[in-house]
Amino acid sequence: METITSEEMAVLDINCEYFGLSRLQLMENAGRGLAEEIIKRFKPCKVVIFAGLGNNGGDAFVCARFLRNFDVEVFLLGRSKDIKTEIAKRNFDILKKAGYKITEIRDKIPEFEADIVIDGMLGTGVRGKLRGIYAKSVEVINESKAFKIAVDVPTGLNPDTGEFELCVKADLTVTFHKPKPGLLKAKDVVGELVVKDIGIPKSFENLAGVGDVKKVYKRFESGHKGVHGRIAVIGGIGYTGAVALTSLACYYAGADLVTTLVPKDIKNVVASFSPNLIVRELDLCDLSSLNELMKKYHVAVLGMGVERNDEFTDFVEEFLKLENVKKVVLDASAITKDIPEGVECIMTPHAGEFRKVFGEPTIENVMKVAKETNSVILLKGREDVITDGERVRFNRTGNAGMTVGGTGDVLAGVAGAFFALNDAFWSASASAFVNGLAGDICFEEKGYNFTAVDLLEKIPIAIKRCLEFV
Ligand SMILES: NC(=O)C1=CN([C@@H]2O[C@H](COP(=O)(O)OP(=O)(O)OC[C@H]3O[C@@H](n4cnc5c(N)ncnc54)[C@H](OP(=O)(O)O)[C@@H]3O)[C@@H](O)[C@H]2O)[C@@H](O)CC1
Ligand SMILES: Nc1ncnc2c1ncn2[C@@H]1O[C@H](COP(=O)(O)OP(=O)(O)O)[C@@H](O)[C@H]1O
Ligand SMILES: [K+]
Repeated sequence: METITSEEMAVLDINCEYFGLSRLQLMENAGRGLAEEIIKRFKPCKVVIFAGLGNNGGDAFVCARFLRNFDVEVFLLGRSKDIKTEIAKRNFDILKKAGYKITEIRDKIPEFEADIVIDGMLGTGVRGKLRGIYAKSVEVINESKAFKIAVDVPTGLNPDTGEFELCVKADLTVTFHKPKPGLLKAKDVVGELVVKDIGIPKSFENLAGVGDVKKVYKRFESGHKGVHGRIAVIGGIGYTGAVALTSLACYYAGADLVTTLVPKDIKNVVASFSPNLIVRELDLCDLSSLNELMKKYHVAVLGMGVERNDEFTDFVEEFLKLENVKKVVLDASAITKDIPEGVECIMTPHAGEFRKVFGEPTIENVMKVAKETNSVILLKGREDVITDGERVRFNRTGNAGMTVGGTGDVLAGVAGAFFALNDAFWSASASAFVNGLAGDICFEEKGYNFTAVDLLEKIPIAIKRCLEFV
């Protein structure tokens, strides 16, 4: 049975909202689906709902409305004013106005008789050990003779690993959209497992969205310089602008320090583009000092502004073998079949570059190559394809103005910055989304005729828009 982790579900949740399918609709569908399963199994009887303060509780509040002829009572684990989310609060208030019997529980759980207990306390939002009243409630529920139904996940179960200390021993677990992996590993506390569809279009699971960016973007309050990423950009053999675009894009996507390595003869030209640039001489033969340098860098981004030539191809092959090279973004002339074991790699070819090295850029072939090279491939185009050989994501941000030269250099820099603090797959997906969104912001202001420098300058705004989306 196909599963979805709680982290992937959280990304999907936000992306649904972004694509117009609100979380309120998802909650309504979840609660109704839960009620359907109860009505299928039981005649009207006494139901006690133990509700948490998050959306797991929210689902249970919706469910209460559909248990029309049942005698439903709600135990809220906390104060109603502490309910975490607007949609859960909204569904709570409806029950309040409708006159449902609701008891706010501080530390003592009232005696109760029930035929059914619904566990709407914690779902995929559970973190660590169960706090006070939650632990007590689990014990009381497990001691009761009622039929126990868990909403989405039995409270106390780690939805991804299936581990638990104290957990509701459910007779039935009604989960939503797809089971979380942990549910398949804990039969004795999950009981019968039913998966309810909540109306999420299948394609949404593979569509890059705001949720991807919120997942990868990190800012540490107490950060020392460099903690947000130290990137080495290597290229500029033949062209001077590309490496500058990539390097500045790293900064605009959150990196702290970027060093740009270019041949001696263009060092000053590149440095003159911006005071932000730290430009050093690239000596393709001096691999040992490059290895030293890479000790201090999270990611190396290679290949931009390089006319394909054998010397550089050989250099890339040797560079990838260096002991301190752990994460690389390979663009343009650096794209290669041979990625050594232990190097995490994002390759960012457009169709032409892919075809030259790997053959036809069909989805199947791109997945096959990603698998064979043990890398993530971000195949750029009107619709970007991101794959690690198993998973595939598509990115639809961007517009025809993006075909202007240099937009791929910007993308490589954004990918490098995200890669410093994340894995290759999500870094590639989020960077494709941000790059295209920045292009859409340019289009809003200028129409199609913007340049890669315009795109560069919109990267921070695109990221800000994503982070502000709730
Ligand atoms: N697409 C979807 O994803 C859909 C999801 N849906 C539903 O949303 C559920 C996820 O909701 P959620 O994110 O609000 O988290 P949830 O599990 O309700 O926890 C809430 C709060 O509990 C708290 N808390 C945490 N750990 C704790 C502990 N150990 N002991 C005590 N308290 C603890 C913690 O509070 P805090 O740490 O912030 O104080 C947290 O904020 C999901 O399971 C599904 O039912 C549906 O609507 C359908 C669509
Ligand atoms: N027609 C298009 N519509 C939308 N986005 C595009 C289009 N063409 C390219 N892009 C985007 O422009 C960026 C660079 O792609 P591309 O132009 O292929 O790279 P390069 O600049 O390296 O040639 C990528 O983010 C890609 O998604
Ligand atoms: K639950």
